[in-house]
Amino acid sequence: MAAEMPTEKGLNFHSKKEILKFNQEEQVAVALAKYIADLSDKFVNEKGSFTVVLSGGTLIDTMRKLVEAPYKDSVAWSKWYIFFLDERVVPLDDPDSNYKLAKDGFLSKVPIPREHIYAINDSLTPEAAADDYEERLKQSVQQGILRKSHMTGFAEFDLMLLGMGPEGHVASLFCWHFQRFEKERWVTFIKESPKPPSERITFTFPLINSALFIAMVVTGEDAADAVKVALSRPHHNYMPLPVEMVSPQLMLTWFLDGPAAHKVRTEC
Ligand SMILES: O=C(O)[C@H](O)[C@@H](O)[C@H](O)[C@H](O)COP(=O)(O)O
Repeated sequence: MAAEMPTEKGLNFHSKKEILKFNQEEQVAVALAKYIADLSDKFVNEKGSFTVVLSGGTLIDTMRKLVEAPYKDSVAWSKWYIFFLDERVVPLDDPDSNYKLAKDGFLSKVPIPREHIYAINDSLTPEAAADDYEERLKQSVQQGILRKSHMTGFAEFDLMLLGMGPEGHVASLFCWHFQRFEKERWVTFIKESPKPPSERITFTFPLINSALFIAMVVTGEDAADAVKVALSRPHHNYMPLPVEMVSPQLMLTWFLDGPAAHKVRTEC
């Protein structure tokens, strides 16, 4: 199913979309682990590395099967590079840090080289942390760790793993905040995030949509209304929810459990 998207810069792909619905969250976790491991194999075989972007929230827990057999020993972890889609501007050992969440639930359990993990500089202000992270992404392009997309001019990540808030936000791009309309920057900041903590940095939509594959991993009843809007209404002239602006270069795959998907018509 092709998603018709607005034609603004960075939002103009007609990416393919697939919607995978499972009754139980446990089944989402099983399918997500296989999906990630298969993409890792594909990219490592094709180009010798796999660049992955993580979100915060429940995503890390939903990735739990990836650190179990058979993947723990079969995935080429040494070829992985990890980036953060958004990050709370707090110390890296703070309970609110997405880095800490990812480290405790995932990164500490697999042998990804430490120098392949791009945490934010937690000693900076939000403005400076966003500048710093953007600069490090651009350096990674120069070093050949990330490719620059010929299509977009932005870094081209292999896989981004996204969650969605109950009102349809992704990353730290919220409905009534201007950051969602950023067209030039790769990384920006927000100081009044409606979801605490208030100070964050975040990838912008042009950078998000420069990814080759995006998995939208949404579980739980709280998300059901936004999932229904995102997957049921046609894309016309209206103000989309942030989640509706997600359109990677190749494929958007929704992973939904029963409670998150129950308001979506079955033919979607
Ligand atoms: O740091 C963050 O807050 C996130 O990156 C954010 O965008 C998250 O992915 C969604 O809010 C979904 O969170 P849940 O999975 O907890 O609902």
